[in-house]
Amino acid sequence: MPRAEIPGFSGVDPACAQGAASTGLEVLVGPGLEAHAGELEPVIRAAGYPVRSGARPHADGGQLVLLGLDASPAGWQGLDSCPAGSLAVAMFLAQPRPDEVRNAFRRGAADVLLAESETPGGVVRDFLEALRSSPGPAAGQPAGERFGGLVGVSEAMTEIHSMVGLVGPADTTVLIQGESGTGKELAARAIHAASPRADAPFMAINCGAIPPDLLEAELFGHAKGAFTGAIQSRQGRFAKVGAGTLFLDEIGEMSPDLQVKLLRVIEERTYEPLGSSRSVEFSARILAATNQDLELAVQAGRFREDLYHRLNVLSLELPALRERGGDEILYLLDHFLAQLNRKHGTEVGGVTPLAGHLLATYSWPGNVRELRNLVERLVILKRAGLVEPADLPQKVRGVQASLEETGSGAERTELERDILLGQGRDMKAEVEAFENRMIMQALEATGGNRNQAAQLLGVKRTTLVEKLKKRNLG
Ligand SMILES: Nc1ncnc2c1ncn2[C@@H]1O[C@H](COP(=O)(O)OP(=O)(O)OP(=O)(O)O)[C@@H](O)[C@H]1O
Repeated sequence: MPRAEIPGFSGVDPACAQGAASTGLEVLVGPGLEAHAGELEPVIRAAGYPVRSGARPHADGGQLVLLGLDASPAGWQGLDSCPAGSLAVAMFLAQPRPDEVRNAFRRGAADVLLAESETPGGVVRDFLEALRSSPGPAAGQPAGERFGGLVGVSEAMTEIHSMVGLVGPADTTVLIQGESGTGKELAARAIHAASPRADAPFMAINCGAIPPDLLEAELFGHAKGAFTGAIQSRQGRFAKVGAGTLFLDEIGEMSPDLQVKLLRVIEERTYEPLGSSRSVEFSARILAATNQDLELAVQAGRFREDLYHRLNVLSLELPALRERGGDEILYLLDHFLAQLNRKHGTEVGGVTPLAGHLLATYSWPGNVRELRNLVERLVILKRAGLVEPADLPQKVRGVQASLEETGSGAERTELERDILLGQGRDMKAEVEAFENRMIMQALEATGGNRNQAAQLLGVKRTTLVEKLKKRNLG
């Protein structure tokens, strides 16, 4: 099936796809495809889906909305207004440019199809067939939502999506590693959702946030009189989670004593509640996460090697946000803007090119959590319009903010000199960053018109376009 290729995206995610296919959602032959409705409707019906044609999807979702993207704006507008809870699938009716494909994904398409001929029926038939046979969890998810909300379009995240699809059904322990805020809990939830245990509970417990004694009682439960104050018996998480998934966050913080006990539970699949000699069957799946280097902790004697190997049967390493590239940051930014505008009833439309550039090049030490928190702050404070550089915190504006805020004259020159004399210099990177700033300012000043921006900068349009492409600024 012809499917649009963009680096780091391999097509509709199984979670969305399976959700649509397994529940037999209605397919809407939507905006931009009016002229093809006669050809598409029988194809869709033959694939086993109820079908309807029209420009307006159901406001409450529950549809797979096919949109036609060509020179006319109808399909693009349809993509923008596709309601949450529907799966938007965009079809280019003529060969698209790569930036148009990327744009379609950014604007919420769950997949993009290429109908190179005048007859898109075959492409739609192949797509619906692939949808039926795609693996993954059943879930009617909003357009653009991937793997239980673990969204991303970078190569690294596409790999994570495939891994989730693979390890989900495997029913082994999985160790999820990554810096704080990279989405480890979300990945654990996605694995659970992709597993045969999806209908049973998912429970998360932060091993670093609870003192060791309490953690033991919390996990194992206790019998009446097990310790002072245990006036009645109480079930622990091992029991409450049943045949579901228990997510042990910050496993590196678990005390050595408890590590021994946990290893026994995993190996023998039984445990005794505190103060009881009654053996209880343990039937849950364990997923664990850490933001420490657990191998180092093993070498340092802080973490048991046998437990490490038991947990690490399969592993998932979530990359830091700064390693995923500017495109991913901007994609997540759009995703959170849409999500948080909905939550707060606000209408922040996006960011200016320069603000986008600053966000895309900031280092995000708090990873996706930091980005989400910032977007939430921005929508609450701004309420509508476009986010400008001045709306961003100083740490994101970086050198530019320091220069702006230092005023003019000698003071400013001194700061510039300090910056220039700073440590860890990399002339190429600095020249590039300086150029990038000029480019983004020129684009901002010309409302994104590349011809005019190139003129302003005194370079050829092709030079500008090449730099935009090479540096992912487009
Ligand atoms: N890929 C993603 N797509 C959408 N939201 C994400 C993504 N990754 C993280 N988030 C959001 O970022 C926040 C932090 O995610 P999460 O709690 O899963 O991170 P974590 O790695 O488990 O953090 P910690 O190590 O501090 O426990 C949550 O609000 C989560 O919804």
